[in-house]
Amino acid sequence: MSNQEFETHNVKIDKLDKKGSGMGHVWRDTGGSNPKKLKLNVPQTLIGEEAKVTVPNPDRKLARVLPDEIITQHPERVAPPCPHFEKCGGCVWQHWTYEGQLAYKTGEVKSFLEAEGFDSGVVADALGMETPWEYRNKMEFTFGRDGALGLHELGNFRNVIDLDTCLIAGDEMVEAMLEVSEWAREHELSGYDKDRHEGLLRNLMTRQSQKTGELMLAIFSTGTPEENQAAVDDLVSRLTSKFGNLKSLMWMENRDWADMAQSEKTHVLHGRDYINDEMYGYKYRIWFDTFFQTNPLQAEKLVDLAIEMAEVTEEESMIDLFCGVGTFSLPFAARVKALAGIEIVETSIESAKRNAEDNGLDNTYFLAKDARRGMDEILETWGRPDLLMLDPPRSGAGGKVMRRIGRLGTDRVVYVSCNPESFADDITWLREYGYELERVQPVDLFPHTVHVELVALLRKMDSTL
Ligand SMILES: C[S@@+](CC[C@H](N)C(=O)[O-])C[C@H]1O[C@@H](n2cnc3c(N)ncnc32)[C@H](O)[C@@H]1O
Repeated sequence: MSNQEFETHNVKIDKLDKKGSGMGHVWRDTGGSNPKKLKLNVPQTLIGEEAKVTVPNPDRKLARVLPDEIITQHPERVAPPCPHFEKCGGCVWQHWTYEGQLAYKTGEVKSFLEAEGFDSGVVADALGMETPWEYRNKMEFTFGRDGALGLHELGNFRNVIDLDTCLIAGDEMVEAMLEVSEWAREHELSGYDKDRHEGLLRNLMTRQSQKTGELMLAIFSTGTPEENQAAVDDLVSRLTSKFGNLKSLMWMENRDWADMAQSEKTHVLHGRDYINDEMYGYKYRIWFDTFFQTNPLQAEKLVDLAIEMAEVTEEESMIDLFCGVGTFSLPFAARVKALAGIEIVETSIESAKRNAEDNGLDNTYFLAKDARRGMDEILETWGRPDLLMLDPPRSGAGGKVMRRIGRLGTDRVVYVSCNPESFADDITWLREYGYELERVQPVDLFPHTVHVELVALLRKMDSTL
């Protein structure tokens, strides 16, 4: 069974880890008096399955290996439709029925709440997509040192998978990616090598509005367009002739060591530096670095639910905490007397102000401040608002912000979350201020991945007595 460097085991998967990989363990007979426990992390498996795995250097506590074979299959296992599934780190659950994924996500939300002592009976089944494909309006592809263009390999961030399709990205964005890939190859342009900080092309960002069709392509490079003029001219000509929706084509200079799609100097090669998008009937301008919901169809469901749970009236005032560019602020502003949006990133606040103006809303007040300081300022100038909604980053709002919300004491708090664990932790702080969790609706914005979003309503019970 074993040799010096490799061992083959059959492992039973008993749970999934935070990244969606199967977890199990085996007891290894190493010839001593006690067998040794080896934990196994096996991507692309499901709970209850038995998988055959080959483990290199097995004398350790934990190993991560892909299965050689699935011996006992889960009834919800399906053939993954994407040809890149086995290697690509993009979608980890394509081998699982969509219904199975949704039920698991609902269960995750319930168990995080139960762990904090909440009644999980208030959690509804996760709302999925009718067609859980081609849902993303933004993709960031990476150029590999070998000239590949695609996404990072599962478990090996240094390798880039040369994609010829991507089933969760919009069709035209994939076509554009393939065209750019061909262009780079034809001109023999080098891909960036992170370790040596060498090579020309780093990333390709694609953004496309599902409402207006407007397409943005941004190439991040260590060089200038002038240094590569012939190739750049060819790029503009082939992309503009092929993609009538292309409204923004940019060349971004990025020589930073940090592995991020950022720009030191932006060159607009065609069109403008932003695209027009729409969500929930409101217009938005999107720059390359604007945070905007990446699954707009499902994000509209989040907005719908938040509005439904909030039950606001035209006489009420509210705070939209962590408001970003105003995805929730704009639809809410049209339904209340006044809305204050608080957000730490100044450029997002500038966008939020412009978005409100572009949509003819004049009852908004946007503040570029840290959440807690922003709430203090609003309280001083406005007094207590009637409603507070928050949509914090994955890490959650944290105890200090949640206690400030508790002291603010609005009748209702609507919490939009992209992480059920930090959500459950955050809302425990509201208990001592008399809030009860009334409703939780999970929504699937990222099919075939582990992520789940939710909208929840908390009501202050002692104020309604
Ligand atoms: C999940 S996003 C939500 C954005 C917005 N609600 C939307 O749907 O477009 C979280 C936002 O919180 C902002 N943020 C992060 N930390 C913050 C803080 N300490 N105070 C205020 N805003 C913060 C981020 O910049 C980001 O825009």
